[in-house]
Parts: sequence; C-alpha cells; structure tokens
Amino acid sequence: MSTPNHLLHPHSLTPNQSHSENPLAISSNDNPFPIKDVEQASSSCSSDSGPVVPTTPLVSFLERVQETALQTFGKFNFDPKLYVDLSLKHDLPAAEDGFDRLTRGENGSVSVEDLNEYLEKYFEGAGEDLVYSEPEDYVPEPEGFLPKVKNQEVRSWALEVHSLWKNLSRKVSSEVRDRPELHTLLPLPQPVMIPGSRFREVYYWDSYWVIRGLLASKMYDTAKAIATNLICLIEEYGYVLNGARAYYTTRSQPPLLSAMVCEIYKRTQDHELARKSLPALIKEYQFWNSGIHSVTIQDAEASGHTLSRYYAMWNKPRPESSTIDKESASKISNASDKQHFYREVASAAESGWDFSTRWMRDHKDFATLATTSILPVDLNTFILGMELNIAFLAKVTGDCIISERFSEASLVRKKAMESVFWNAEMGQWLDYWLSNSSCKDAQTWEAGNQNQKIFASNFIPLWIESFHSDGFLVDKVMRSLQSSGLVCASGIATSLINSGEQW
Ligand SMILES: OC[C@H]1O[C@H](O[C@H]2O[C@H](CO)[C@@H](O)[C@H](O)[C@H]2O)[C@H](O)[C@@H](O)[C@@H]1O
Repeated sequence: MSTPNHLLHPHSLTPNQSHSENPLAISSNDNPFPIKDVEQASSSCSSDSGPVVPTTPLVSFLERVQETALQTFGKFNFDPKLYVDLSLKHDLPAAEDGFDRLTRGENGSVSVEDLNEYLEKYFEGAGEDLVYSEPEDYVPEPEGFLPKVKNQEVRSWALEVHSLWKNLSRKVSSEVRDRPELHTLLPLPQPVMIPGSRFREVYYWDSYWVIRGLLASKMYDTAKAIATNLICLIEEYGYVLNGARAYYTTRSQPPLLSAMVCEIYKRTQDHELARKSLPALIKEYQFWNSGIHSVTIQDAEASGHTLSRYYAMWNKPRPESSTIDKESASKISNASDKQHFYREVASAAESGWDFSTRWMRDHKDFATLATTSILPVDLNTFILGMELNIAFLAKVTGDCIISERFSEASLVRKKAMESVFWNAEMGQWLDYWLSNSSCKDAQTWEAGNQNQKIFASNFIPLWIESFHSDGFLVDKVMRSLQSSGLVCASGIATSLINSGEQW
C-alpha cells in the first residue's frame, strides 16, 4: 500500500554589484522589492549565504506528515508532493494534535490503518481545492483553427489536443479565499490551466506554452486570465512564483511573462492588458536584475557586463520533495554545506531544468550541483526578451521614456551576452562558470570559464530578434546546431549526456 486513494482525487561576482552600463541598473542599497520577512544568512565564503524566505506553518507541518507517510507506506509509488498538497479540514493545531497522538514504531512509522484514518479525518484530498471550471471561450472547432494544417489526420489530432483544454481548466475554490491558512494552494482571481497529473497548480514557465496553445485555439479570454493571475503574483510577491503554492514562494522560474503578454497583445491588441502589465513587468525585471540574481563580469578592457543567474531564496529541502532532498544530502555531513547544497537544488528548480547535468560540476555526482555558480545563457536570453518586450509594451501604451530606457538596456545585455557567452569557434553561446559564487568583489572574464558542454540552451538566443535578424550569424549557429548531436528524430535533446535526469 502506498498512498490512500482518496488523496489522489483527480479533480481534485558578487551579489549586489551594480556598476555596469545598464541604464536601469539598481544599486545594492536601493532594492525596490524588500521581500517580506526575509532571513539574511551570514555571508562567509565557506558557508551558505543569501536570503531565505520563510514558508508557512502549514507547509512545515505537512513536511512532517510527508516524512511519516514515507516511513509508513515505503518508497514504492511514493509521491512526496501529494502530502504538501493536502488541505486541512479543521485548523492546524487540531491536525498537529491528532498527529502527535499517533502511536509510532521505532523508525517513526505508524500503522497503515492509523495513518489512513488520520489523513481521512483531518485532510481533504490533494487537488480538491482546485475545482473544475468550464472554459467559457472553448468551442470544439474554433473558426480559423490552424489554417495551414491541411492534412485531415493531423487536423483531427490537433483538434483532439485542443479538446484537452476542457480537462485542464480549473478555478481556485472559494474556500481557499475564505480560509487561506488551511491550504497550500494560493488563491488566484482568474481560472487557471494546470499541467495535470501530480501538478495540481499553475506553473510559471509552463504558462508560456499554455498561452501559445490557447492563442492557437482562439481562447483569448482564457489566455488573458492566465497572464492576469501571474501579474497578481508579482503584485503580491514582487516576482512570479515557481508555481501557485505556499511552498513555491521561495523561488521563481524562467521569466517569460513579458513574452506571454506580448503574444496576447499581438493577437488581440488589448491595450488594457498591456497597460496593466507594465508596472508588474518592471517590478519583475528589478527582481532579476538586482541583489543575489545579478553578477558583473569584467572583460579584458575592464568594462563591466552585468548578467543574471538563478538563485533561490531557500537553503532547506524543497517541501514538495523534502524526503528526496534529505536523502540526496545524506552524505554531506557539515550543516552549512548541506544548506548550500539545498540552495543549489532549489535554484536548479528555479531554472525549470530540474534536474540536469548542466548544473553539476561532475555530471555523475548530483551532490556537485552548483546552479548559483553559473551565468545561464537561457535566463539572460529571456531577460533580454523581457527588455525588448517591456520597450514594446511601453511604446504601444505611449510611455516613450520607459520604452527608450528598456531598448537601451537590451543593447547593453546583448553586448554582455556577446562578451561573456559567445564562442565564435563553436558558433554557440555558452553558460559561464563563476570563479566564486559569492565571495569575490569582481570577477574577470576567463575563456576557460565558458562551459563547452553542449546543451539546447546554447542556441536559445536565436529566439530573439536582435540575434536572429543577423543572417550570417543565423547560418553559423544553425550549422553548429545541426552538427551538435542534439537534433534527434523527434525533437531536440537538452544535452548529450544520458544521465537519467529529467533535462
Ligand atoms: O510542469 C511543471 C514543472 O515540472 C517540473 O518541476 C516541478 O516539479 C518539481 C518537483 O516536484 C519542483 O521542485 C519544481 O520546482 C517544479 O517546477 C519541471 O522540471 C519544470 O520544468 C516544470 O515547470
């Protein structure tokens, strides 16, 4: 027996440096989004440093339930996330009291019967607080649907995919709004699309592809609703969370909201959405371009190039995978090294590439994860896109000053990407290893710090007009992609190392 069925209900450089040429650079003393209740860890070189955003008492308690469930049900078919997705039937002290009264064996396990009874008595099934919601703009065959697809077989398959919107559409139940302290699900004002299966909540970067799909399906209102939810998260937290759960507040995910808004704007010319999104997008931009996320590298001429990195505000096991993370860290004995490792794990989750050899110093050893020591090509491409998108949205809403500043910032980042990432010999942009992730005042660019391993992310800059408008460059990069070994019969592999990791 693994997990009780009722719980599986289907409906149910240095941080802070800012001396680059970026016209929008933010001084370390002038952080515009002081994150609420952030614990500052010490910043010595050997120990973990950086901010920690606390989670809620409910999340911490559910991690304890998760641990007991593992001890009781065993590893087989065990999904730790299920337990942090439960919501309380009564208040937290009652559930804690019931939990403390369970009779335990030596390893902390309880009998399967007792635990099932306890879970039934105190919790609603995971996902029950996100209720089905019929998307109002869904029609079985939208007018003008994929006009270029003529083949009947492909069209019917595409329509089948289109019909999945009906399965994935949800809204947050009113109970979450009324008693948020009983739920790890966060209240969102508009309907949502979930990835499905164990992912019973909205995810940040998944929403980009969701919106691309919704636009192809002509479901413009649903697409706008999803962007609006993400804007609300920025208004509340200062950044878009990894996902809409209390345990995802400690990190973001690849920042693609500006791309979502622009895609919607280009189809609908919705000025109101463009206008409403701008302050939020600027706030998000500041999140990614200040404090721990921002690093400056000096080139040989002593010019500073400021780029961004992933850096989670968390140095403990990820609550949704707490039991797994603890096991991964079990060989690390020093407490501070453990914290450091947990931050690297959470930062890899922030990258969306959880997990990948891309973030490991030794691809055979997961404990060598070093996400915060890497300046990633894809993240900086997304931020370059953000600069261009903000410039565009500011222009269409009549704010020429903002528009010009962001266009200038995009030129500065493009130059930084060319100086730090571009490798002319390989015809790719390469991730850059920081010499030291937190201790040195200035880092000087060194050719040997470019990570010469091949990843799909090395080609992502071609997605952005500033790069793909250069025909000569496109030819060179395309030749490099064709011969990279990444192009497979059914898609592009993320790396050349078959490590068993997801990415
Ligand atoms: O499709 C949703 C996301 O799924 C993966 O990551 C998520 O699950 C992890 C473990 O449960 C969690 O730690 C991570 O933060 C989540 O985003 C996937 O790797 C993501 O790219 C994807 O957005």
